[in-house]
Amino acid sequence: MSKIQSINPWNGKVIKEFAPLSPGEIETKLELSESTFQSWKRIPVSERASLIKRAGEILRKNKEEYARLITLEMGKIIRESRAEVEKCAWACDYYAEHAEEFLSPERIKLPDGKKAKIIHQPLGAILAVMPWNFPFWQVFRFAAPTLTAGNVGILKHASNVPQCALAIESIFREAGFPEGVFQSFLIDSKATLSLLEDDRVKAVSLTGSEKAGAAVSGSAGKNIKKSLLELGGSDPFIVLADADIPLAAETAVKARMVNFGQSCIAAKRFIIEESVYEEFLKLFTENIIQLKSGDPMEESSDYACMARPDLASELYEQIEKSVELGAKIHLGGQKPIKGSAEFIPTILSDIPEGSPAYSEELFGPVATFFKVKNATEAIRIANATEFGLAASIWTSDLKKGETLAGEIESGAVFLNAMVASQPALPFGGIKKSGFGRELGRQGILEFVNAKTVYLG
Ligand SMILES: O=CCCCC(=O)O
Repeated sequence: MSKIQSINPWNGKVIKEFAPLSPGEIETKLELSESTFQSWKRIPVSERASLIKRAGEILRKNKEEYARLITLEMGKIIRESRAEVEKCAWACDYYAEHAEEFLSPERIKLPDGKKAKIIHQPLGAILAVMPWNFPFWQVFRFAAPTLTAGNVGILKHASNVPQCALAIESIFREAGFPEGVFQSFLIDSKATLSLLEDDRVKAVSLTGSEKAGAAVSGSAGKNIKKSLLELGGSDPFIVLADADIPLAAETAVKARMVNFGQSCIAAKRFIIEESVYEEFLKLFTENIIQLKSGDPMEESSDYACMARPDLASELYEQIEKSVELGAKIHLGGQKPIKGSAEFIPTILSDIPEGSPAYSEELFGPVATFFKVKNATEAIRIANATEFGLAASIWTSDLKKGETLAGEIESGAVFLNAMVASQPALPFGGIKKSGFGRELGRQGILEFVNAKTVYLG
């Protein structure tokens, strides 16, 4: 089996290589998972909450070390990596504080005067298949609620971030979690699918592509196991004529350029009412041009590179095909150098229906612009996608904003703000963006058995 490589995308250098786990090693780890669960599920929630709190403290203590690792393995700028580690600690604090309340029994009074309650019990080993774009955050978003609920976690991380995977495992160990509560499995996708055939694995949470989601959820379904899918997005950013245009344009650039555009909830399609289209596009363009590119470890860099050269090539192909079909390049549009992960931020307009820029997710720094006559047309274009993750609407009329929010087909809508996840807000999509919710109370209840106990 080929080695799992940790490669610095900024300079293409191989940093480390790891041998994937052998079948025997996988078996040993699964056994540990199973035996640990039997004791872990009996630990009081308050004790599990103290351990997750401790994990948050370790994240903060070693923030710089973890941030450098993130930047080294997937190329995001160091400031963003630090923010990512802090956000993980925030999620740990949040569940440390709220897990007991969220998991406490729900009492039900029946119409005949009898009583029942719903108790929330952990399921066992939950497989987490996680992506490289937020190599710490995606894992903690899963692990903080799931482990605190009394499950044990098995992480199959993206193969380009093995050092992050191992660092996360060591955080749980250092925090005092019993050995086996959280394990990183360095394995390929074939071995991942086999895990779902194993009775000791009870459910799966996947964040990643539609293709990976369909394969994993298909296998989970075949084995009658629950899956939670958090897939792609092509989030609209709608700006109506009555919005604060300079603020919307400034925020729009942040929303598109976050993580160098490699985020499911990055704003991807800018749908602008015609009377403010030119003004908005001009400000957006000026704000993008001002950003400074450079080494991701440099404090002064605003962006660096994509996570892998093949991702840069794929993104360029989407632009190329869209332009062939009639899309116009307003900014950027250059072909990346072969073998390089660097990419020039690009703005496309006049996007024809049927082109990749119209219907596919553009997972990188490419903004697509749509001019619309009014809010009704804005909603039509916003919903003209297979995805349904989130959306941002800008208007000074909040009542109108709320009404429009109800019309958007997505898991979340943010008014006069960019879409951003936070521990207290349920996170997830509809349509081809997936199903299930992470974070908030919903997030911790995804992987529990809500058991009805009739009390009479
Ligand atoms: O690709 C998905 C990114 C989610 C980022 C977040 O939760 O903020």
